[in-house]
Amino acid sequence: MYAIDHLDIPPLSGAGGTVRLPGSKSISNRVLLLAALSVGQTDIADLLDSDDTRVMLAALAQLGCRIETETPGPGWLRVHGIGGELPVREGALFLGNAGTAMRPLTAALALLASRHGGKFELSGIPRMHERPIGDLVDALRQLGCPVDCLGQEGYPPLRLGNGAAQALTLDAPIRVRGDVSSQFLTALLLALPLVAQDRPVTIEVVGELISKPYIEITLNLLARFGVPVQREGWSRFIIPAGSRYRSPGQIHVEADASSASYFIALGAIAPPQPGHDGITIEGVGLASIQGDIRFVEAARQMGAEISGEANRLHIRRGAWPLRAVDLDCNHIPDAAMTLAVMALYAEGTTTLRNIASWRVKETDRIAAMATECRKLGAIMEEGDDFLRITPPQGGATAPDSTTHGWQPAAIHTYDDHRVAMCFSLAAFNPGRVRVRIEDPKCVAKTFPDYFETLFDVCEAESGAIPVICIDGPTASGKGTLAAEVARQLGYHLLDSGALYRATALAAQDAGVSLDDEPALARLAAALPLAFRDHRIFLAGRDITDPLRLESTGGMASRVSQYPAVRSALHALQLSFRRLPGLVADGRDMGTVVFPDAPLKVYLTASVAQRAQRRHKQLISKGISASIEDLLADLQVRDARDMNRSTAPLKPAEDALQLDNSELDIEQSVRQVLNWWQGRQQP
Ligand SMILES: Nc1ncnc2c1ncn2[C@@H]1O[C@H](COP(=O)(O)OP(=O)(O)O)[C@@H](O)[C@H]1O
Ligand SMILES: Nc1ccn([C@@H]2O[C@H](COP(=O)(O)OP(=O)(O)O)[C@@H](O)[C@H]2O)c(=O)n1
Repeated sequence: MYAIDHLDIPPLSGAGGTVRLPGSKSISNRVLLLAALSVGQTDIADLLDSDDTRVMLAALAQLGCRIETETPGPGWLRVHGIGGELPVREGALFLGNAGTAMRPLTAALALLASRHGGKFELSGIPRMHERPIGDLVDALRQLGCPVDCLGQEGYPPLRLGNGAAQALTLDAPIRVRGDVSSQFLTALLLALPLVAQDRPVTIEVVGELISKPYIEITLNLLARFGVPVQREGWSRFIIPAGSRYRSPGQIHVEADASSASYFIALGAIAPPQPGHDGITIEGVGLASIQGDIRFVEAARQMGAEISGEANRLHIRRGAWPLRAVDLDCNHIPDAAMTLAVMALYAEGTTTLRNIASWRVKETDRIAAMATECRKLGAIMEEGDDFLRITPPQGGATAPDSTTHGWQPAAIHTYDDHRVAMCFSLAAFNPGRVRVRIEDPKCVAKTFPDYFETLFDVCEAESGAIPVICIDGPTASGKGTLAAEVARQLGYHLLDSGALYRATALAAQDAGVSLDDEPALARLAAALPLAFRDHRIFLAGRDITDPLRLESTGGMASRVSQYPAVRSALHALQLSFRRLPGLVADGRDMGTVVFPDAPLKVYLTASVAQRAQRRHKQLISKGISASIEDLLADLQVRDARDMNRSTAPLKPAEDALQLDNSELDIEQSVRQVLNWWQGRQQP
């Protein structure tokens, strides 16, 4: 996950390959609640691991439900159901911004508290307290459940129950509005089987029900857990008498169809790559029970070529530019946001209709999409329940100087995962302008590794992937600075010295002399290196610690003099230049390996400072060393690095020099990040 302030996505040029997506949020949280309310234990596979499911898991654990992770195996979770009982009678549950936890838990706990005598307080982050829940509260009050709104009437935080058991009014149909959010109906459908033992319970929907596909998911899962609800059209639902949740034993969560929308759109937008035949999505397909799978039809209408099987989809670019559409999106409320970004690549104006529910989601999504698309240069018109998108001038075609209307933009994401995910697709803009995604970690709500998954299948021209080079003499702090700058930008890291060190260790292992240039070069050209969990392996052996030894550094310094070794490691170093960017530290990053890097820093510190730093570093690792020896060794290495014939250590002509003798680490990092900021497009 990119836990950074903003992520700059360079212009993307193509995409191809296979992605596996995380489990569906809607299915995950429903399955968790049903498993918790059931009799018996349920083993759940492929549950989504995200903010929303973590909120639900924590709440269920707080209510006394036992949950075992990685059981019965990796990727599984075992929930021991409380079987409609209430082992914990009181509690305050914090539910963050998870609507899929707030609504169903409100209904279930209101009923359980009334039945058994309990009292619960449910709250969330400030945005959650602005998301209406009054229609559900009204329905629960009709039933005789004590429900208090602790802030504004009709909004969380809520108090459910008053500690005493209540008689519930179950004979009359329970009326609930269906035209604001289908989550209220889902909440009642999930909760009412808990009190439908003696008689059937009827729910009547007032108003035209929106987001029907989500109700289909609910009904489908209720049936899996032993409660077959009968429905009359979309206005009456009857929960049979004698209902009791029973665990199905095992259940698989299918991949999230809303998350799939970004990769379907990717396949439709991105130029194909040699060696790849479009984008393949695993884990969700044409047999999905999720309503958002119908995004496939909308994407086809816009021009995508999509084929698929039960559990897999395959997408290729078809019509280009995409075709503008005029669509009622009520059946795909979440995925339809992705259409708004696809519309930026269409010929003509696209209208997305019947999307009023966007206004009460994680943020006011109609306003958010309009504001952010405008930043990119699109002409936007918004109404209470529609959005109209006219692409930036020049649209999907390569720009010429007169028709290029795309603007570089910093996309504000409103703590809304879907805004962040769908705007990443704007990075294919033909204007090749930069797209900055602010607060990219908000994707954690449903897809923590979204950007990593995206970058895995996307291509950019090598020159478009930014590299920051940090070269300088030994112990000047290059490694430390490079690692922190990379972390803060979300970039990859190349510690090129480690490759020379690994070559030296490989030579030692193979008994190759450090004077044998051809043999060393052969070793360097085929280094069996692997990087896993911040550790480095050479032919399967963990060399992370031996790599850092001073003696290894000394050997590396000798090995690195040989032109044949340097050229053998060249291609490997270039392969680190991957999306979204790279910070590379070494001696010749700016002069030889990445001469086109947009920022080169030459880092120095006085030799006395460097010797002292190295001394401190070694002592802190429990390795004894004398400053005098280190100083002498450092000077020998500096001389060897600076005077060798190939790629000698020297500042690149366009390098910025940073002497950090008097700067601490944080100040050095800030200086480099400021320089980087200054190199960005406006
Ligand atoms: N600006 C700085 N001020 C003080 N100490 C630093 C600074 N930069 C790095 N160090 C410390 O100096 C030591 C050597 O840094 P390192 O990054 O390993 O250098 P290099 O990669 O250039 O050999 C480390 O212990 C590091 O914490
Ligand atoms: N790009 C690079 C990186 C390292 N090297 C050599 O490899 C050795 C080990 O690199 P390093 O960066 O890990 O070493 P220190 O700076 O920590 O001593 C250095 O002494 C350099 O001689 C190089 O020649 N070119």
